[in-house]
Amino acid sequence: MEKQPIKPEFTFKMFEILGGLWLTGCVKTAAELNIADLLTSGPQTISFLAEETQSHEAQLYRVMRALCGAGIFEELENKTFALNDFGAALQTDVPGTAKNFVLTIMNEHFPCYGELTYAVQTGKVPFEHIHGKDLWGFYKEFPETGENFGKGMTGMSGMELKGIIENYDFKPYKKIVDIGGGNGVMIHTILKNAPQSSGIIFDEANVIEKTIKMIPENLSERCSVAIGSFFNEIPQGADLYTMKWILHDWNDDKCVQILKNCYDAMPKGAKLLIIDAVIPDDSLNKPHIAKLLDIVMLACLTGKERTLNEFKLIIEKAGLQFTQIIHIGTDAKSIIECEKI
Ligand SMILES: C[S@@+](CC[C@H](N)C(=O)[O-])C[C@H]1O[C@@H](n2cnc3c(N)ncnc32)[C@H](O)[C@@H]1O
Repeated sequence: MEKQPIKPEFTFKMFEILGGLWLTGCVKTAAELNIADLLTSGPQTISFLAEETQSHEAQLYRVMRALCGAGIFEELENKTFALNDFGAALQTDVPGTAKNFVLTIMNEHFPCYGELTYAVQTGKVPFEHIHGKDLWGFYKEFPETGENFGKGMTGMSGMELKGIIENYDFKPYKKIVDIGGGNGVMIHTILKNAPQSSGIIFDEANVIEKTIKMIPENLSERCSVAIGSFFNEIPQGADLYTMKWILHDWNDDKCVQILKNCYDAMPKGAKLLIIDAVIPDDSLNKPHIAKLLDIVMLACLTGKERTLNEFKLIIEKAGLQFTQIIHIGTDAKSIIECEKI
């Protein structure tokens, strides 16, 4: 059979796709060398940046030029560089920073993206094949890497916290439990907007030891922590439960187990908000960020990104009632509201 001739522009398109990988390498270097932080006080020459980061000037210039070509930082006259909004997303310890998540993806996750064929042909998880343990076990064994992952989650929450607060009224709820709440940034934001509510951040011990230190002083009366596994028992008796970026980490059976434990903890009439990306059911051929985030799940975890119908199946299996989906102005997340009736 004759093969289809290749059009040169599509050879070039493939070349551009690979460019995404090369560019991501440059983003990692900018994150590791704290370039964004060095530019916060104003534009700097490449020789200043090279000196401050103990780098070779000519090599660093090539990385910076490639980044500026993608809109990350701005190149001015005489090899001088300035911070712009895109580059600012790599600053250290600023709400909404992508820096830590970049380092997560480009360090411990990175080799897994070269092993997707292993996932596809064995149905197993490349991360476990490469590192010899699952992601959560890895973070327990390497606490500094785990701490960076936690900061990564906190930073990336910047994509959606405003949309969550603006599109869901948390004020009527007295007690809110955030399941797998990580370092707590979502509960902090919710409690600031719902002054009569109290909140509990529930996660594993290695995470909570950092979380407890991060509770803002003005919330210390209303925000507390609880340690445990959502596969065992979830704190009981709240009128609202939330879980953001949790179910996509796990396969359907594990999700049903987590949701059944939610069901057991919830009083009748209590609500559960599943906050995850949702792939539109009719999105054939259309790009959606969740279709790419799904590749992180394929490479690193047993989970997957789901369509609304797929969410409804696991919700029903756990005995909960789907009530509504709320779009929050970004494809990165939607709120799926469920109720125990
Ligand atoms: C992808 S992160 C999301 C964190 C946070 N909800 C957010 O959106 O930024 C998943 C969280 O689940 C927690 N986790 C993993 N296994 C858990 C378990 N068995 N019980 C409770 N929490 C768990 C992790 O420690 C981590 O904080």
